[in-house]
Amino acid sequence: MSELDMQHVLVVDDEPGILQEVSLLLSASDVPRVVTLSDSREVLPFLAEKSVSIVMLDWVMPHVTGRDLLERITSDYPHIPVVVMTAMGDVETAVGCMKMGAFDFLTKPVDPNRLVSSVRKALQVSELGNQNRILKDYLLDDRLRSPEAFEGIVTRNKKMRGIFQYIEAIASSRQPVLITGETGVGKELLANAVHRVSGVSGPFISLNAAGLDDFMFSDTLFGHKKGAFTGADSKRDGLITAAAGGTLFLDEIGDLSLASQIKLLRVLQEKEYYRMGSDLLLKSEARIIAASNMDFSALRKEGKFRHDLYFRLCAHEFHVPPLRERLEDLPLLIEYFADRISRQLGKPVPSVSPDVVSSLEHYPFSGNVRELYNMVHHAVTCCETGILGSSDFPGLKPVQARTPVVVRDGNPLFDVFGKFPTIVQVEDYLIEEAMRLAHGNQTMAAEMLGVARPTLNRKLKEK
Ligand SMILES: Nc1ncnc2c1ncn2[C@@H]1O[C@H](COP(=O)(O)OP(=O)(O)OP(=O)(O)O)[C@@H](O)[C@H]1O
Repeated sequence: MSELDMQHVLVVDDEPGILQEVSLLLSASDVPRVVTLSDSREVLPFLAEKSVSIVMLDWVMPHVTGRDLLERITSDYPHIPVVVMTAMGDVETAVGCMKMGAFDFLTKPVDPNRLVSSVRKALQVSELGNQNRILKDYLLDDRLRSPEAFEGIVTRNKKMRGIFQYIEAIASSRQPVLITGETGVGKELLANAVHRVSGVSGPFISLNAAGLDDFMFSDTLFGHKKGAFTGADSKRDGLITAAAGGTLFLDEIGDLSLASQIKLLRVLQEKEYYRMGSDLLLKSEARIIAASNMDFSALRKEGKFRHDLYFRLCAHEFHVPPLRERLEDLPLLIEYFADRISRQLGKPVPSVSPDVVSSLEHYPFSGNVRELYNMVHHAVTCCETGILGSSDFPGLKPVQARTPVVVRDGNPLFDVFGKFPTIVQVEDYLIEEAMRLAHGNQTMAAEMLGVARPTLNRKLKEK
């Protein structure tokens, strides 16, 4: 179970009757892991030991008062929202609590609806705050916790590294993820990384919504009951059943019909669905990742995509940059694909002539990495000389390489950079490697690089 999922809702009151009432009410409203404490002296040790998402605090208590605890919590645990409960319904106490940093103020006897809605809001704020903190930590130290989840995604681009870190930051959340970007940029590959990082036990199931009418979409996603329609000779489970406990990846979501959008919205809101022809309500626990190469603000303005569905889907969202905006990835990808393809074809791995890279740098790549893969596949298949040159890439206008044509010739620099690197590229690489080997410890990395720590720190910020 993830770190965020393990967080407790702590209710503190010296009256056992109130503790029981609040605890029952919250449990009945699906608020998980409610812990109660009747002795206010145990609150700070509990906070020091356990992970707490929100605290519900009685104001008037023996030993340590609600006021004292509120002061300590807002100063030592500013990320934990505190909801104060008190019988003194006076305006002054309420204003005082809020000024001291309380998240909300409830008067006793507490109205059940008001209590549950306050706790839900506080939980949302707490989860957002948690994710922001995790994200900030990641952005500050540029380390990956699960590098193995990103194996097979070749990149040296800063924005792509940022996406890796974002994916790790949202790993513990079960909220939907929306991935946008042009066709072939690697959205499905990254969706798979989200799945792997999240460590869920179920499978990664992919459904491409392009060209599916509402009937086909519903049948594929939800399945059908025997006899639901002509030809439905037996019951069939949909992909949502197959994705139980795992991830459901919905590709080309921008193509979804309005009727299908309503059904998907229900799955996201209620986590419930019906098989076609059946009135048996089924539950879905699959995490949903959606992807599209369309512009959602345009689709929404034109009335082709529901606002409510969009807002449900984009609880977490990232945009994958097109290949032409991360040209530093070109040589690495060409080498990676050339290597993979030549092994598949049983051919010796060719070198890549720098003029190929220079020419490809001017190519528009409307099909992005997928298009590059196809071009390299063709080139490797046709190549007879052991060196991939511009002539192996039909349709590519040769651009004279600014660097002299250097054949790989066992030079290790080519293994790393795919071409003769610039000074900036070597520096970036050295810094990245030092940080990786030093496990993100800047002092150690600076020592390895032979520079002062502030110099390394400045360079990391400039990157
Ligand atoms: N950074 C990368 N490293 C290695 N392979 C990549 C990378 N990005 C994409 N690919 C490969 O390019 C192909 C296209 O990637 P993918 O299917 O993930 O793109 P997509 O954005 O989901 O495309 P579409 O919008 O058409 O569904 C796949 O074969 C994938 O393995």
